[in-house]
Amino acid sequence: MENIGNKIQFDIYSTMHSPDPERLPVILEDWEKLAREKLADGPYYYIAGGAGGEHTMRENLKAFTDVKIVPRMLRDVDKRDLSINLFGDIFPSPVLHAPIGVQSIIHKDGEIGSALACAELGVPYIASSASTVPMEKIAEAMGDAPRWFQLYWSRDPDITASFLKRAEASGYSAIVVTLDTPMMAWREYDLKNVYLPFLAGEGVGNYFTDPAFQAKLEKNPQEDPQAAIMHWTKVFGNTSLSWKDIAFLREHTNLPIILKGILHPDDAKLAMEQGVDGIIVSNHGGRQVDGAIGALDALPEIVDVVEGNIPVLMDSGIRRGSDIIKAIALGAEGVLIGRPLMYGLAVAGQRGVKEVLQHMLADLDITMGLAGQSSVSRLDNSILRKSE
Ligand SMILES: Cc1cc2nc3c(=O)[nH]c(=O)nc-3n(C[C@H](O)[C@H](O)[C@H](O)COP(=O)(O)O)c2cc1C
Ligand SMILES: CCCCCCC(=O)C(=O)O
Repeated sequence: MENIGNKIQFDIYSTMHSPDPERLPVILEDWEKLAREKLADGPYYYIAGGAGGEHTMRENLKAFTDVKIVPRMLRDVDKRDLSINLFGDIFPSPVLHAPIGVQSIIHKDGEIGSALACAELGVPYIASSASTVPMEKIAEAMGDAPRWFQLYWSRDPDITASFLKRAEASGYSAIVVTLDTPMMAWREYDLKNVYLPFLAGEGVGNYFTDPAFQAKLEKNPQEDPQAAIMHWTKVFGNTSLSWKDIAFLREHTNLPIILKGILHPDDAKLAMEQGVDGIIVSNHGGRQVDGAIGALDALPEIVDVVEGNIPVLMDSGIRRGSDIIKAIALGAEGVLIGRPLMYGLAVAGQRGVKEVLQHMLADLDITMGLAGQSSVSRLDNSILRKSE
């Protein structure tokens, strides 16, 4: 992905004399505005909304604004390298597609559209347990393109074991275990709109096709979808888990295990004690604990306790290339992009996701060069200042 920024910038300017009538937005906020125009209240607020009073959602963005980049000059940035190495795989950039469930509520392309956009760019796609399309179908569409599977750890251990087995069998190369959502948070917009897509049979594709899930039903989900949905509400999450249970995951998969939703340095230590392979610093985009610390604010202390022993990734609030630089310079090895890609999907399906990703990578490449940095893997906090 050498100098992707200059190429994309040139492609855009070169349309000066032949404007594209199908032109999509460049300004990130315009994607969200267009998504708002296209979507009904239920699906729009499901994506855009957060928990409680959305304090943490705002805090995520503020945390990035409070950190400033101090550019360096005359450092030969002619060739820039955005690539990273994670768990032995080289990826073209430090960007991954965050796990996002129920994408069918915003565009018919849904998860397959997002996964294909990622495949076109070599961006790893993290398929959610709460996808409408089952993991095998996403894998089939992606061919050899990089993909990880995100596990929602079910109350039924047979389902959890089955998901891990299916993910491994269909070519996912890592398991992201999301710890911050053992149950749905207090999401005021969804409650106001009386909108929970799972109850309408969206986002349950992995469960309805799962042999362990089906085994506990009297009729198969096609015959009696309501009974299957009711069963899903009982088994989806597991509020009784504790750190010792990580051993269960290790027994059921040989893939790298990455814990998502870590915000406290003591939890990062516990994760390492349990022998996990990586962690993702995240507050789920402010969708779970309102009042939680901004994810970028949590990152440095976690990086300190991890001491480079396992990779630390982060998400929650990444909106532009400069945000990626800040997260990496503070010690993240990669970042996950969430809502911006969903606005792209809502507006223009697969093409929208691809375009949002391309613009973000172009912005990253150009901003890095202008800041005097030629390699993502050599970014460090010497180029940052925190404003009080
Ligand atoms: C509509 C929506 C659905 C999500 N679904 C999942 C999911 O299924 N699994 C998961 O681990 N995280 C899920 N997340 C959280 C994202 O993976 C990520 O942590 C979050 O979007 C980051 O915040 P940001 O989008 O504001 O940057 C979801 C987020 C959104 C917006
Ligand atoms: C019952 C909770 C399901 C949540 C699955 C999707 C998700 O993670 C989200 O943030 O929304």
